[in-house]
Amino acid sequence: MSSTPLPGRISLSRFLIEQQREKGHLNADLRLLIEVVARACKRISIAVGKGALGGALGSAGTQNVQGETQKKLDVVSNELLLEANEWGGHLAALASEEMDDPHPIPHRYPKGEYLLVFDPLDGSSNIDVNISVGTIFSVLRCPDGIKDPDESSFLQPGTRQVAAGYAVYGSSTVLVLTLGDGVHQFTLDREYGDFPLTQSDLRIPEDTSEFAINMSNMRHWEAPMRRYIDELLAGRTGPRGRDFNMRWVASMVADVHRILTRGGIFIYPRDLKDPSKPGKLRLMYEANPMAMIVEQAGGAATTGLERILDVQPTALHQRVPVFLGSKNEVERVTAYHREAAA
Ligand SMILES: O=P(O)(O)OC[C@H]1O[C@](O)(COP(=O)(O)O)[C@@H](O)[C@@H]1O
Ligand SMILES: [Mg+2]
Ligand SMILES: [Mg+2]
Repeated sequence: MSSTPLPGRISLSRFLIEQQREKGHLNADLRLLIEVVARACKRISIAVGKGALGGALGSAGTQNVQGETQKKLDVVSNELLLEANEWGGHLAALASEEMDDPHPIPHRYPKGEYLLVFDPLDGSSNIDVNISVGTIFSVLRCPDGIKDPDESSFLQPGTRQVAAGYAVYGSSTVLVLTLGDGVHQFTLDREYGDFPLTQSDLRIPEDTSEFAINMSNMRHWEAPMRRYIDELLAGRTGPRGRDFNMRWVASMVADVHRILTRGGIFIYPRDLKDPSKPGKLRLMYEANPMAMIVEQAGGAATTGLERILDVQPTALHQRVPVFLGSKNEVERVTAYHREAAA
């Protein structure tokens, strides 16, 4: 891992105040927003950590707008983020994977200038089997003059994000954050209940020998995707001349965190299983925040054809193909797709 272990203990609050004071990267409202999201993640970490003791495992018996069965913890996490963020005065509206439409700030509370969009619990298929899950969030500015934001207010390209982050609820709980000036990692100290800074300026190595993809979809892949993976699987006997290893947690947060930590490429391509779907992962609250973090750490993130952060969103829950991680691998697989599309 290439980053800077830091002497002494700098809490998330102090880190944000210093970013505000010394670098002017954020104002008081954005600082409050991030602290409130971190506090909600701490509460989600506790709920997830209770496992069967908390009575929140299993299905909620309801479906979200994507037609997916919601897990109880999907709903609990969504509620925790809503409750924490509604009354602080830093937001104009919120949107979530688990809610069809944007959630307006109730009239009894003051409104702020930011929009928060999030995946309250990522990796839902892993909740009941005690594998790492997480929360992903993205922060945008509310367009000027908009008093009652609706879906169109959120449809801004990822380049407009002012902050992005994720929490992983694994053996430890970590929060990874970017304000557009590098990527920083905080680890939840369960004794003190705060998030001290544990790594700053995380960098993703440009080359890697590790890839992450759900191989069971292989027969549905398009030709450039097959070509790229066939070459990796051929290893030193093939055109790449070296061996590659595979990992797939099936929690995007955990797979991406591994890449932030030691490099790699994460892929969820478009496939022909359902040609009407341009991919599985959602642009606004999975691909965009992760793309901002990965790029800020020196990696790359594309749809196979274009930079994810340049995609003009057309719907709150739209899906995109995702290729992200170590720069040279992302550029290679993107070149294969562009060649095939030419
Ligand atoms: O089940 P598959 O096809 O491997 O897909 C796994 C992917 O789906 C996701 O679980 C989708 O996210 P949600 O759990 O938030 O719906 C990603 O975290 C993960 O990368
Ligand atoms: Mg998700
Ligand atoms: Mg989710």
